[in-house]
Amino acid sequence: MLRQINPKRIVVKIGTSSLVLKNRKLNLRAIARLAFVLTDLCNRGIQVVLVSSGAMGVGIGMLHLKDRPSEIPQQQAVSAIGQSQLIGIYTKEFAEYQQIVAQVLLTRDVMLFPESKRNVVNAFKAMMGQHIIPIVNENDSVSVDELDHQTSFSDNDELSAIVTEIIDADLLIVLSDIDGFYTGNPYKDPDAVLIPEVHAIDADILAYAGGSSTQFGTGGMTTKLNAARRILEHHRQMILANGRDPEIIFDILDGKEIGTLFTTKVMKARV
Ligand SMILES: Nc1ncnc2c1ncn2[C@@H]1O[C@H](COP(=O)(O)OP(=O)(O)O)[C@@H](O)[C@H]1O
Ligand SMILES: N[C@@H](CCC(=O)OP(=O)(O)O)C(=O)O
Repeated sequence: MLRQINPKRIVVKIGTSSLVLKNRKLNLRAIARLAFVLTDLCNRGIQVVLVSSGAMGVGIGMLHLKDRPSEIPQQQAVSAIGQSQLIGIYTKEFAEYQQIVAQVLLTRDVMLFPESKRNVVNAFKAMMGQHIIPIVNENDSVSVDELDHQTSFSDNDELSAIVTEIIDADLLIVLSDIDGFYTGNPYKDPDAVLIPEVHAIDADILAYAGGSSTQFGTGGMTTKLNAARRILEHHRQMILANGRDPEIIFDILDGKEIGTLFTTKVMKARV
């Protein structure tokens, strides 16, 4: 059975676990494939926004650090270093296909002030209208929560759901290091089975979600479910799938039953 997925505008979120190898080097193959796939979608008239994590992971690799630094200013510095490296590689890979990309770094306070939010939305529209692919990340080097000023998103899963909402996209594709949402963390529970479709984020679903098993992933499934809840509240769709080979996006858009689909709609089969 094929899913009915016909989006005009999509957000693709890729996590650190799909961009940085276990040895802390860049997963260049994933970035190159992503550039190819997203450019092809753009060429076919689908508007695309990429939300990419990885600044911290790439920065850690570049500086040959063992781990994420514990001090906030150091984390901010590492992230700033990694982000510029990451966007440089994206720019080069997309240029292979004459695809222009643009860097958008956001903080939560921008979303809280209606005028700032309007300006961001206008910027996204201007870019997408010119077939430019915005590459979004949190502005890690400035977003630190203070007592009366909340500037950080909980993570990029939440950020990608917010971007989906404000640019009025139909579909959010979350690429991670796992095939979808399971009845438990498959790295810890060998009996966990994949759930192909979720219609509501209820207590049973929440109970299945665990944290990240990788060194640089931040939220694990809990933050992905928070993102899914936001997506369902606004009657949009989210698919969680494995980002090992970003060409999986073609299969997703062809309606193949891949990963976990979060939707309030009851899917009808396409013949
Ligand atoms: N119920 C579950 N289903 C699938 N994965 C789960 C589940 N609970 C916890 N996880 C963990 O969540 C991880 C993905 O989240 P994370 O490491 O934050 O990835 P990313 O960097 O892509 O955001 C998986 O690798 C897995 O270890
Ligand atoms: N802004 C951070 C992303 C944090 C985050 O949410 O990471 P992930 O769980 O890998 O999507 C970075 O670029 O390192």
